[in-house]
Amino acid sequence: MNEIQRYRQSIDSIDEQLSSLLNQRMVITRSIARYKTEHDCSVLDSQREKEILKKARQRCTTEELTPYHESFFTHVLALSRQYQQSIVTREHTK
Ligand SMILES: O=C(O)C(=O)C[C@]1(C(=O)O)C=C[C@@H](O)C=C1
Repeated sequence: MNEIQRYRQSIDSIDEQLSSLLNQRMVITRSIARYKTEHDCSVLDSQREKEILKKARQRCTTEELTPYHESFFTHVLALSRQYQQSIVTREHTK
């Protein structure tokens, strides 16, 4: 195996972990969406999202990676909201 193949093997392994973690996160997101439907809460919680992004920035040890880290979690939150909205809409049309 040459150098780039080894790097790509590492990336494949990390992507596998990211997929598994995303699955786990979305399962929890689904539970929160159901809770929010039952309690008539809005999907967006800006305060909570600010906290999540602050924690993400603090966890980032390499300063040059901070904007990427922040962008990654901004995208995760947008997908989470999108998924929650689809669940809330589905629950309301039942
Ligand atoms: O904590 C919540 O209230 C959630 O709905 C979860 C979550 C998230 O994915 O972390 C999603 C949407 C909200 O705007 C804030 C956070």
